Amino acid sequence: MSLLIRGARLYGEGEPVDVLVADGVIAEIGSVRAPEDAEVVEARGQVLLPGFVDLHTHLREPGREDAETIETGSAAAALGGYTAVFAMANTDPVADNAVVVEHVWRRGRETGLVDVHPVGAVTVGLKGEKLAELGTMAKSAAGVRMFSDDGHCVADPLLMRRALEYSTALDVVIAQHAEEPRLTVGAQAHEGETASRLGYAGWPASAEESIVARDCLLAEHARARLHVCHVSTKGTADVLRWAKNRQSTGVISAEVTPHHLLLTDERLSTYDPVNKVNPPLRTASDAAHLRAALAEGVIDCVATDHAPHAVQDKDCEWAAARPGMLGLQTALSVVTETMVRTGLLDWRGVARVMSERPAEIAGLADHGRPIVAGEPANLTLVDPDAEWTVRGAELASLATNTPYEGMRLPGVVTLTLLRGQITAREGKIV
Ligand SMILES: NC(=O)N[C@@H](CC(=O)O)C(=O)O
Ligand SMILES: [Zn+2]
Ligand SMILES: [Zn+2]
Repeated sequence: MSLLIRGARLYGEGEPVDVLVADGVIAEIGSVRAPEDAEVVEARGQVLLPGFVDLHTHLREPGREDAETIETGSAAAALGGYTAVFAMANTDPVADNAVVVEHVWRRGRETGLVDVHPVGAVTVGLKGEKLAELGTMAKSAAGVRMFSDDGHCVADPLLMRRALEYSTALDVVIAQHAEEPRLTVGAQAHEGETASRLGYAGWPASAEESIVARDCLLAEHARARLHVCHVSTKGTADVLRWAKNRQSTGVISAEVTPHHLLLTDERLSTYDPVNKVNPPLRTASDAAHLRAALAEGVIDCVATDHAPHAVQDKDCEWAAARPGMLGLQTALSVVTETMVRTGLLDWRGVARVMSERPAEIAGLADHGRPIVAGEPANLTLVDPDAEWTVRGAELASLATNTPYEGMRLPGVVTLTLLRGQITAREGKIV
């Protein structure tokens, strides 16, 4: 079985070419005559990119299968152009041992729509008290490469230091949810004008920035690999720029979410908890600086922080609502809107921030690869000119908590291939 993608522009550059895929790899690129048995996809000049890699996804299985499952989350990922996702450890039970990470990994394989890589917890039960068995998870069948207590900060500096030191021997990454808990007690929104006006307790930028600065120094001294989750402030970008300039590159990496690139705390005046997220939506100035930092490479990549929540956890008063928003199916469009339409990134830049860098950070050998013959056919075809209107109820996720409801966004994923197999086509799972 082979597949011919006819007339695609690789990275949106140059003249359209044909890409023949056979046996899971890219067999030939150029002017290709379709083999007899080949399925043909007419790309009509659309943009062909390496399949996207999401370093930060919440799939909610095990424990909250009413909000999302590995199957529904995988479908959302494939429809969003992803070929690999990293499933965060804040499930119930927590993914802090080999049994749970192997379960998630196996369920991902059975579903087969996207490579699901479990993230292991840094501390037992995400409690921030004692280190989880990182080595056992790393050596399990799931081969865990990234550890995070996401949802919680590893706030104790001694514990964080130990985790970083331990991680070097395992050659894994520690991904930190940077939030100094003493500075965010009761916090509901970005500390600033909007929070004051609405009467919400503030989540100050310094709660993020102080942890990032601390962790960069801890990582540097431990010669460890630190990944900073969901960077949300200008100050954090400045700290990262400083830290990256001090030392050999590649030790510290960082991600920004699509929502922190596009949305601001001005949206909070509706009191709709769909806009509640951790870290909170910040100011327009923060968003502008985050876009610039992503274009510059100070922030390495885009990660969705896809956070599905059941209706009863979102459709309630602000303070009681869980933080988090859907992201997998809207990420490419938000990046197109904020980074491509603004001229900050070209499509090669999109390939870098959504596929190549995240694959490198996590050490994935078969994703984020160049589009050349012989490479695994993990590919995403994007119609850069098409637009669509987001409807939460039409997304593949079980939950519907998208902040983009009713928004018209550019950039449509028309085809996703995982090792040469079509996983999504024209908005449908295959
Ligand atoms: N981002 C969020 O607001 N929520 C995440 C946890 C997290 O990423 O910190 C969740 O698990 O729902
Ligand atoms: Zn987080
Ligand atoms: Zn998260």
